[in-house]
Amino acid sequence: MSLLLGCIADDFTGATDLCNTLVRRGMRTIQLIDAPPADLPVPEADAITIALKSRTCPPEEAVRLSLQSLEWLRRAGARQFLFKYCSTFDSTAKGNIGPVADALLDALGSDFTIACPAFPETGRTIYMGHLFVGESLLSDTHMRHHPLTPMTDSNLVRVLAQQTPHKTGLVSCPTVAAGAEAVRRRFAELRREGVRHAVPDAVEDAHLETLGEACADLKLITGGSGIALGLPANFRRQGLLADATGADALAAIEGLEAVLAGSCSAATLGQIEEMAKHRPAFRLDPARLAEGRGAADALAWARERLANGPPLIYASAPPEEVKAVQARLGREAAGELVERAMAEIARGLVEAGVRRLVVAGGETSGAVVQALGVKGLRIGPQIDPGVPATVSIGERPLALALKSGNFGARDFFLKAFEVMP
Ligand SMILES: Nc1ncnc2c1ncn2[C@@H]1O[C@H](COP(=O)(O)OP(=O)(O)O)[C@@H](O)[C@H]1O
Ligand SMILES: O=C(O)[C@@H](O)C(=O)COP(=O)(O)O
Repeated sequence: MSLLLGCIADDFTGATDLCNTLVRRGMRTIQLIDAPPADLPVPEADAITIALKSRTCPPEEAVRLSLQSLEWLRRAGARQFLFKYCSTFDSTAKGNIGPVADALLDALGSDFTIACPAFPETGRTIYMGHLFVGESLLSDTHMRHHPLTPMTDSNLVRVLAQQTPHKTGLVSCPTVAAGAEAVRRRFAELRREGVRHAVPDAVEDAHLETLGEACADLKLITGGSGIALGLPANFRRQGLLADATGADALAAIEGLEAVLAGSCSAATLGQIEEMAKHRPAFRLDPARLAEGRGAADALAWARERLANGPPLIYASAPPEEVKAVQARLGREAAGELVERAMAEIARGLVEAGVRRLVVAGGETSGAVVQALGVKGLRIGPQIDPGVPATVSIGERPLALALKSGNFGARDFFLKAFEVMP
């Protein structure tokens, strides 16, 4: 069967998260890194996600990359398109969610879409347009202090309105709970009012299934991985998708193991603390990196330990330390410095025989995967909600677990190696 769903994700771990949802719902899914060259042989799939690193770049660049990806997916035959961003709606003051969604709508000749980052399995719910993480409003969580995309407003209708010249509106919880037909009626009402981006409430998976059904005829859907829950059923209803089993099968990969963490999110800080109790851990100091040292030290340290099991190299630091570094170096510059170091270390680790690698952090994973020349990933079984095991496509395959900073249980890093093929 031919390609059904074409997805564009604004970061690498976000892309694997989305692919994880689709695979668990029986869609054979491939993740590609950046819009690939026309001649890249791509295995047959029901869904393809193109992973960009476009969450925090200038909006014009995010729009350019997203349109290029859309073009590739259209040529590959996709019938419907999904723009995936973070379940915590990570964006900068300039975008990039609004500008990219607008550009994709224009390119598809459409005038309406939804913006739904809800992912109840990981505690992200939307009520009356406000995004919650667990029991707290988004703006009361650690996301307030994110190194690149601090989120200080939980009202998504308002946040999105600042990123688009078009009208934004709400599909509230009672409407969603009333079912797909009620949602479609609300969509029609919003459209008549000139609304282009509707933020639907969703506090449980059943709401996402309803929304998926209501969006069957939308050319473009935008949101977190949760919004994909209801989409495979639409294709099945149309007789386009088989009840596939084994969508998550992966070939085994042998080799040395290592963990790299560049995320400063609360979940990752806990996972670092846990792994450091059991395995050697090396902390990268951004001040040393700024002096041109640090990455080589980390590599030399790791080479001596790899034979005895996975070591951990991390740059992650609590909010007050990150703030101090950013004050000295600048926010973007500090992030890039650490990402470049992680990329260099990842290359060195693979040269030293590492074939099984866990990476924590979306931007960090992007930098690492690009540095390793990975062109695409097959998606395997779930390690923890939102994070699947993957294997890179092409020569010299690597087993990779790309973890969103906020995801995973405390024991994620070592557990990942048990699930990776
Ligand atoms: N100690 C640190 N000081 C400043 N920035 C850091 C530090 N450690 C990591 N970073 C940067 O913080 C950013 C974290 O983003 P990311 O990797 O996407 O993690 P998450 O998935 O938690 O958002 C990266 O750009 C990373 O290079
Ligand atoms: O939707 C999510 O929460 C994740 O898929 C995601 O995009 C996380 O991004 P990072 O926290 O930057 O890894």
